[in-house]
Amino acid sequence: MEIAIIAHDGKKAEMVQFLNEHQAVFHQKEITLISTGTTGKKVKKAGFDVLRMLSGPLGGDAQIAARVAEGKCKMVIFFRDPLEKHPHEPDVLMLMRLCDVHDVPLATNLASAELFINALKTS
Ligand SMILES: O=C(CO)COP(=O)(O)O
Repeated sequence: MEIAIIAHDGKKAEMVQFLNEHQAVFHQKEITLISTGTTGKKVKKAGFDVLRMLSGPLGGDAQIAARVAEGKCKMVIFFRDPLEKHPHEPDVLMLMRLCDVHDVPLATNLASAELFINALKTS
């Protein structure tokens, strides 16, 4: 199962902590992680295999959106920072819209990410 992990800059530390707390789930071999560029660097540094796309502002969210549309990416965990402005907000909106179009689970904060992971543990 391909899962996208994305974090805005203000949320990257929270994202790494989340990954570390759920290592057992994310190290399962049936789970493939994909990330936007800078998030992916942090994911890798934390010890996880990850397929890195471009950085978010350069099109990484759009690349992940395309994988959602193609049916490759089956879950998106996006630690969004609602208190910052992002030049690529249209790409972010496209990603979220395509998750809704294709009925792909999308978590946009830590509480919902935790619920998703708990659901993965029981499935
Ligand atoms: O901007 C992002 C998501 O919209 C994240 O991009 P980076 O992982 O490259 O920082």
